[in-house]
Amino acid sequence: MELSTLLFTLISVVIVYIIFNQRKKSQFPNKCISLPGPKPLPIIGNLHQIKDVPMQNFIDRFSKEYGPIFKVHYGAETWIILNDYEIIRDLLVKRGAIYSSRPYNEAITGIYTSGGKSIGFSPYGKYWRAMRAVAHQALTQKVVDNNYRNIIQTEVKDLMIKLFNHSSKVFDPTDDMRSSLIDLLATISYGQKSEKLSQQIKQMFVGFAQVLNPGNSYFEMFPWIKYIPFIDKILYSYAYKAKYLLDDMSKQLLEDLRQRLKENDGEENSFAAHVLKNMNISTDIATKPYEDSLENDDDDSKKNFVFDEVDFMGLNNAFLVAGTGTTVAALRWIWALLVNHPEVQRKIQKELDECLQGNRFPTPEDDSNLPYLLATIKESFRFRPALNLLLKHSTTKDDIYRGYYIPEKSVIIASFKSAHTSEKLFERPNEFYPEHYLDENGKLKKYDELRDPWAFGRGRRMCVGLHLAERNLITTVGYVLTLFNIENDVDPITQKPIKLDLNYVENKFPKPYKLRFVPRPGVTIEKIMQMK
Ligand code: HEM
Repeated sequence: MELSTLLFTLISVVIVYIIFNQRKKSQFPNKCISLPGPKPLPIIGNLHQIKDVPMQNFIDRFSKEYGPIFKVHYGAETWIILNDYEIIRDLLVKRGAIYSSRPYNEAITGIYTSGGKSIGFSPYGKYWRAMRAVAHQALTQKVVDNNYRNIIQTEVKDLMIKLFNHSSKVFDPTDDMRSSLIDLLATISYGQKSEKLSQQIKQMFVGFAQVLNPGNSYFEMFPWIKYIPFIDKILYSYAYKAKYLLDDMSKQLLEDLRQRLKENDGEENSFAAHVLKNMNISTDIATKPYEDSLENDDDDSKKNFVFDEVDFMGLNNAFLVAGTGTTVAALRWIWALLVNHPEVQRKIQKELDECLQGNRFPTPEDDSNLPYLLATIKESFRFRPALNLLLKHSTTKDDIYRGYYIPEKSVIIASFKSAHTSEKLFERPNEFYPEHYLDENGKLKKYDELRDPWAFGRGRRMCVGLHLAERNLITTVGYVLTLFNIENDVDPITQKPIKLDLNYVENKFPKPYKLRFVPRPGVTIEKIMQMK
């Protein structure tokens, strides 16, 4: 391309950008003020200040200057940042009807989820409500504690055997935990597990992580590039590859499931089997839900909602994708906190021993006798959440909040760090202190919208797998501390424990991450096998 043509193109782009921006400003409603935020540069916005920086870092930095609600420009996309728990509650909970959608993203919505056919990434509307209702039915506390109890107990017990087989040596248990969770969630959602499936699922996670990475959001950062022919195939080849992988795996799983149900007369407790038996699954793939495919929102329409195969497998996959990394991350922090706090381990073990007498594992019915264990899990989420951020939300119509104009389709990024570190809400915000969640009689405090961990979100898009996640965590921590003491590596010279570095960097874990699971007195492999 000649220099003059290049210059002409660049100047035209800048002019169009300026006109477009002017038009947006002139659409501002009366008496509203624009959200504060760092001044954007033409075309790149604030990318030079925020790209490749951990989100919470730039949120903290800009919050000092612009306050707890401000905007930044991720290229052409405007992000509204909420860095205060009362603001998050006001918008995501009290104005949930406006703030519960998901932004359109080419990689996630357009390609990976075939136009938003996914519970986690569909826009707020009738399609999402129908998907959410099906997921909710499968994940209530009651269903988790009744239908999935055996699966959870079997998988967690298998994990105990793996931990025992490390013979008290130091190691990083992350891989064992991840494999165990994949088996658990695959059994719950698809009704099967295998080494091959586990490998496929791990590959699927790698693809999904790339799809989620905001750094790959080319069309959102620079919308005009989408007009370049075939550019999507080049820029988004990773998203297409991830989707093919997912489609292949899903088709095979669905075929296997249909075959099994034929062979065993429909006897199967998995979520997929339940849906397949009770709902109409169409082989015709419906059009994009991003435009909202359900005509009406009344009870009859909901009952007659036809799931197609893509919706169905998307829901199963969502359980795995949403449930594995998050639960592994939570467990990694729980072990790190417990290994550095043996006094907390001893208190939990005392409670477990009194309740179980050392000859069985805890069940959901024991919860009321294990308040310290439950409080410790909550406190881990508060003190060291893997992330301080929710998934991106977006608005379904214009809104005015505290005089600020928030247009329709704004991308909302909510960080709940201010809740977890609040001196107003917590006696010792900077300490790991499970007592934060116990009352004066040592009982678990009642749910409190502000003080309870925010890691599962709030409002209508709150994590639908919350009860399953909590049950997995309570069961895993309960089983581990019934059988093992978690110990640090020992310095060969001083013979002193090498404490893990608990300094908090978002989405990172203590490094090196090495622990030992030392069987408690009397614990043998035979005993583990026999225990129920
Ligand atoms: C410790 C474990 C977990 C954590 C910390 C966690 C956290 C979250 C968060 C923060 C969100 C987004 C909330 C928002 O956007 O406002 C979410 C959404 C979701 N989670 Fe979880 N989650 C966990 C486990 C699970 C499990 C086990 C499942 C399913 C089996 C699951 C299924 C989902 C789904 C389907 C959504 C999307 C909900 C929607 O958009 O309507 N999660 N989760």
